[in-house]
Amino acid sequence: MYVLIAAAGQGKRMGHDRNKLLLTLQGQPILAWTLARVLHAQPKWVGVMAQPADWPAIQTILTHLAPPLPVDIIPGGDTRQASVWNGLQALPPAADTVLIHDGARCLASPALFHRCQAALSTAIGVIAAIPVKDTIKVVPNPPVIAQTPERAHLWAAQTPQGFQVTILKACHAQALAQQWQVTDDAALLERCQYPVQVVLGEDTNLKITTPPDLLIAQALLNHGL
Ligand SMILES: Nc1ccn([C@@H]2O[C@H](COP(=O)(O)OP(=O)(O)OP(=O)(O)O)[C@@H](O)[C@H]2O)c(=O)n1
Ligand SMILES: C[C@](O)(CO)[C@H](O)COP(=O)(O)O
Repeated sequence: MYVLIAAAGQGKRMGHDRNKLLLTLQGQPILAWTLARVLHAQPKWVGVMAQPADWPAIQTILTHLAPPLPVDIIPGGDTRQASVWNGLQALPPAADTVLIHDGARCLASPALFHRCQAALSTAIGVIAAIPVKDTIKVVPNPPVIAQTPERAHLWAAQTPQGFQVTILKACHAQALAQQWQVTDDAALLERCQYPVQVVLGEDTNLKITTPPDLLIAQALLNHGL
């Protein structure tokens, strides 16, 4: 298992003046929680895409975690997509598949990483995802609702997202050439007409994005989840 952790964001929606992944839950940085979950899955290698300003803090986290395997810090990009591109260039040549994970998803279980990795034995691309609970509205020109998709067909994408490396690299290269901008890696394979499958994710696998998410994550940790 080879894992790339996207940790190079600015956390604008969190409203802080620094990377939200350095905010703490139960006294530990969010990224430390994420790394602990990833390391529990016993990968062969981990890459962390991060902005240079955060490298010293991330190195401190790694020193405390003392991982029994190589963890490389990789320069992040201006977008999540660019950060993943940078991470792909740093992958060990032995990596035929890769799991891409948001550093902001610090509660994903090690079992979920294993489920996604196992699914890659028969799939080109997989994503953790859960059926949506709310009715979703399409509102291209607020406030008027244009469409209500069939809820039974809708799944909320999470991470890990796993891929065959050669295909993911080719799709990212096409995205650069075509100036595609996407919010998850699966969308690149979809645009390139490759099949991507869902793997049942976890209700607790939230992406810490806005301040209330910190309270939810804290409560889940307090309950041992
Ligand atoms: N240039 C970027 C932007 C985001 N990410 C990472 O991608 C994950 C999902 O992104 P998001 O939750 O949007 O984080 P931010 O971009 O930091 O949040 P915001 O959009 O509120 O600034 C996060 O772990 C974030 O660190 C990244 O590696 N490189
Ligand atoms: C990859 C992702 O977590 C799937 O839901 C999501 O698209 C990331 O979006 P963000 O705006 O970069 O947080």
